[in-house]
Amino acid sequence: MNYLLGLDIGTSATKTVLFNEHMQVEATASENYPLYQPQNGWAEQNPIDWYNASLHTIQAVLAKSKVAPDAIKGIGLSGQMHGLVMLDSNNAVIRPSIIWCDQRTADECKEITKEIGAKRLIEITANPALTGFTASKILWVRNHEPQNYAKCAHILLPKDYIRFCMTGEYATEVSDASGMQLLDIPKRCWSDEILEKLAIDKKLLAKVYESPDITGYISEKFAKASGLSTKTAVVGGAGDNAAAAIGTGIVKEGRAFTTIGTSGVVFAHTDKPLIDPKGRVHTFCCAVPGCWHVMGVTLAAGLSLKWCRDNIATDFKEKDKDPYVLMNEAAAKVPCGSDKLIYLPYLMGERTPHLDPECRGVFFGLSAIHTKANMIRAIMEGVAYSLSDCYDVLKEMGITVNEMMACGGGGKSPLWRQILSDMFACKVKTLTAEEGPALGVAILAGVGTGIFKDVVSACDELIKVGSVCTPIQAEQMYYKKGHTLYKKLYTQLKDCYHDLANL
Ligand SMILES: Nc1ncnc2c1ncn2[C@@H]1O[C@H](COP(=O)(O)OP(=O)(O)O)[C@@H](O)[C@H]1O
Ligand SMILES: O=C(CO)[C@@H](O)[C@H](O)COP(=O)(O)O
Repeated sequence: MNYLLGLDIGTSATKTVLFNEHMQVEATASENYPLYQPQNGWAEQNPIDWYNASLHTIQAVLAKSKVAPDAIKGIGLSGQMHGLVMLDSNNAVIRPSIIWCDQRTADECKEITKEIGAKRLIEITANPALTGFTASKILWVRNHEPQNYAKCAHILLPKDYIRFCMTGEYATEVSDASGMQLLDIPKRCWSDEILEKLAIDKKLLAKVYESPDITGYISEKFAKASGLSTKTAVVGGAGDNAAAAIGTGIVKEGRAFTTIGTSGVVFAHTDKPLIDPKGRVHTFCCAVPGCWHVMGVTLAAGLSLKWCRDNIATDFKEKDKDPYVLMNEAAAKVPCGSDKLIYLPYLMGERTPHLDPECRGVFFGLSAIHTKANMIRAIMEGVAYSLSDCYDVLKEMGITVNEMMACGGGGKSPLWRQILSDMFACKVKTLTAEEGPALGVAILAGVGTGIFKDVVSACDELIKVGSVCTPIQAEQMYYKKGHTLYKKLYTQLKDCYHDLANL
């Protein structure tokens, strides 16, 4: 029997899953790590934490499964997108990674737009300059930490840093490279024009592959540390959302999924690089060679519930029970609409649809009758309203679907899935497998190593639907009205957010 390994280097944890060639799970392991917020709106992580979590979880799945390392034919890497990892000429990490939800680079975004021109930037990178993307983070380090920039010999994305540690290769692939804002999205290669205009040396960047391509093999050094075999190939893999698309079978036009991880995403597959002229959603290369995707991103989706768990619902504790399960139980007892409490999930500013690094979270309508349970349900509803904003932009672009797959940590919640189904007014489905991105990149590893013929046929054969939520009409009507008020709140508060940022 052949085996395939998928690693997902997420924001909250690294999740590693060993599959057999029928994509049945043999063993899983995960390890959490911290998110550092040195200032309001800043977000950093330590790449060494990602490395340690990757190493430990690989060791754990090998020990649990007792699978012979040589039988693992391929490894796929998935990871949080956009994070900047800088290495010096000795391959040492220069500074903590500035990650996807960091908002410090508004000035650098203006600089990028000025150098390249707003229209040309969208023509090449399919997106306007955004604080979340890697290019503005590179410029921020150059502008604010010239001593660190001078030392920089290699620029890598989070999962590609782990690839470097595993194989010694400086490599990336089109889906994750799309989020750097240095890639020519229609042509699927680095843009010399952008690099020249921003004065970024191409030598700093990794080689770009398609997602199923083999990028290298496990090095002697990493084989010794992890117990893996040097015969095991590592394929390109994908950014976490493109990986989740493969893992949920979103590989053809007309299919879409939503995920609630630390961020929240609504993602639709496209055969062409379809662009929102207002830049509210991202157009990136997807992990199916020759195809693209469009996605809207809400920055603090699962992060909002985690913030609530750590700061408000601190007493939701019971022996051997996950606090999130207790929070779900409490929220399920609160009626639809949370007794007129509305939450805006802008803890880290917002991308879709506002592209506003200054906005922040709000509980609106707080009353003396409200309890922590109301606040938990309002958070779930607020995140779902924000995901509905993402879906509305896709609809404006002509993308409609009859059903949506759900995944990510928040997708495990039947209540959250029902709320999404009521707001999207379509069926929301889960899969029998919960592994989303890890499954997606393990499938890519199967394609790259010749176990599967191609990505689309492998997904058609391997992805199986689990449970289905159908919209409840009364709740659908309520949320339609609620969404109008939710949208009005941002419009009314926009100037106040700016005043708050400048206080
Ligand atoms: N049972 C649950 N119910 C609702 N939300 C959950 C549950 N378990 C986890 N979550 C949410 O999922 C998030 C983590 O999702 P995950 O996909 O693992 O994130 P990441 O890929 O960013 O590491 C947590 O922040 C939490 O908000
Ligand atoms: O910034 C984006 C996509 O553009 C995020 O989706 C990150 O890729 C982080 O993902 P999670 O850790 O929430 O899965």
